Amino acid sequence: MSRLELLPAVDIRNGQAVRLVKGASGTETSFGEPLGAALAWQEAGAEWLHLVDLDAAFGTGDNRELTGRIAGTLDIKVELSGGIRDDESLARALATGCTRVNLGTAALESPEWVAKAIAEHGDRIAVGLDVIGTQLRGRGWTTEGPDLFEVLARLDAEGCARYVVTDVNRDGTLTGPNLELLSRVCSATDRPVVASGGVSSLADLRAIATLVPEGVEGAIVGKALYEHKFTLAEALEAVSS
Ligand SMILES: O=C(O)c1ccccc1N[C@@H]1O[C@H](COP(=O)(O)O)[C@@H](O)[C@H]1O
Repeated sequence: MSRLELLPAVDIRNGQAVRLVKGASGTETSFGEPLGAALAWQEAGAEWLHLVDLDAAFGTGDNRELTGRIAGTLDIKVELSGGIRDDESLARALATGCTRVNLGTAALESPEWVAKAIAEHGDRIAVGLDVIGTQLRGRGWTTEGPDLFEVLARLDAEGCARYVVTDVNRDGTLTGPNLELLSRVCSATDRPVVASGGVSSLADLRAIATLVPEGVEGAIVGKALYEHKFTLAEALEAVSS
């Protein structure tokens, strides 16, 4: 059986590595300089980095120069998110050398463009399904989209390779992952799912790992690492068997 992949997160706002609560603008806690944070996760043994340009996601500017520098500097795999919504932003994101990009808002607002991106770039494209209940959210999680399962069926038919599923109400809250949601998504698709939101403990990671046979491939870990609930080494060990 495959082991659960772990993706430490570096989310950038105004040039700083931050964590938000439920994705709400204004709830930022700063954790310093993003390249240093990313390199620290790499040195601690991370195989992946989940890298988010929050300003681009919120439409309050961008940190593209910085995300490009981080993706270009790291040796590990990078999943790049935030504000990738058109040909120019997609080309620029892919050119950073990141392993894959994660499209959010575009999957709600520009379905034809996303279908074209999937057709052209295959598994370098993941779609972020960011939800409250089962309703998708876009534009920094401030706008409402359609039902998750409706969009999932469409994206599956278009050949989407992978989904990153975030329970917005758990994100940055350290209240545990939404295992029921993850299970429901895995039942609705045969594509791999990356879990996001709520991880607070090694027990949470072990619980997500029980869903690997159902299709959960990885878990994004943010606040729990930054607030030293456990170390990355402990997390990697917890999901190693
Ligand atoms: O990760 C967050 O905390 C977050 C908070 C608020 C909005 C977005 C957030 N994250 C990532 O942004 C992309 C969506 O960006 P876009 O809609 O494509 O511009 C999403 O995949 C999340 O990973």
